[in-house]
Amino acid sequence: MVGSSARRVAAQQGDSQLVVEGVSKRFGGVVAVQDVSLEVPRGAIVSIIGPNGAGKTSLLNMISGFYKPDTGRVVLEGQDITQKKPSDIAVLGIARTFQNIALFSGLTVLDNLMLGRHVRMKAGVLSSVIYWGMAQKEDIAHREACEEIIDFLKLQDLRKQPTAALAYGLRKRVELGRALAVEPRVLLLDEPMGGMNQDEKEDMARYILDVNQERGVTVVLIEHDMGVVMDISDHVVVLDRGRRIAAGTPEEVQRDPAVIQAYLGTSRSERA
Ligand SMILES: Nc1ncnc2c1ncn2[C@@H]1O[C@H](COP(=O)(O)OP(=O)(O)OP(=O)(O)O)[C@@H](O)[C@H]1O
Repeated sequence: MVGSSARRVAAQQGDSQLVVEGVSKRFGGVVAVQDVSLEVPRGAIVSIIGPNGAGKTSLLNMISGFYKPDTGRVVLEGQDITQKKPSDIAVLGIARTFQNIALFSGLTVLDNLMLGRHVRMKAGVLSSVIYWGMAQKEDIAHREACEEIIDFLKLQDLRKQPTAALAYGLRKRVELGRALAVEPRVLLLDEPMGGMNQDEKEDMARYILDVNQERGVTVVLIEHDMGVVMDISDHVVVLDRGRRIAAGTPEEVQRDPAVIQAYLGTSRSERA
């Protein structure tokens, strides 16, 4: 399942689709992220790794607009999106999943995807009443788009099931589907394999590669499983205590003494 070197070279030669420039975020006395920069080439899979509390989720929250950085900026395809709302950023092409599954558990798989798509829907409640026919047509088109994603993720038999009834790994897959329903050009995944067993992890890694290769979506991924990170990433960025301590290919990062030290330090303090 190793990412092909041809794809890696193509990603490296491409332009930077997403640029994060010197972002910082402080919560009271805690500096969650300090002066972090990174560039995400179009078509790449970029992983953000680092020990617990390194600032990975805070960084993702700043890219997706959930946190406003204290310093720095976030640029998508040349457009400064730093101060934009999460829903506007979604419309501009960045979708995300959450570390803890954030589905509507009483709703079906299909309805969860339809809800994920609402940022793409033009017809509001009022216009739906006035232009009922138009809203109907739009609804059918959105439903078809969601059905296509359901087929892509092999969830056909579960489309009418409430998500609460699904196994954990399947709920994670539905969450991926809900993000895909936004039709993103950049997908942010916060620990998509967290809590999964090995088979579920392998399935999810395959879907992430398919999303990237078949649907042409750039992926930024937070993941703790080093095997997965090294297998599917074109580029890896390492954070420790809010700072970027290394960046490079998986091979480069694996050999980096600062990275080895950060992880050794963590396992020592966890043992203590
Ligand atoms: N909303 C918040 N309010 C206060 N402190 C926060 C908030 N969000 C994050 N932090 C703090 O910022 C630091 C970085 O947290 P963050 O969740 O970004 O790290 P992480 O690398 O994603 O960690 P993990 O791997 O454990 O998920 C931590 O000390 C955390 O407690």
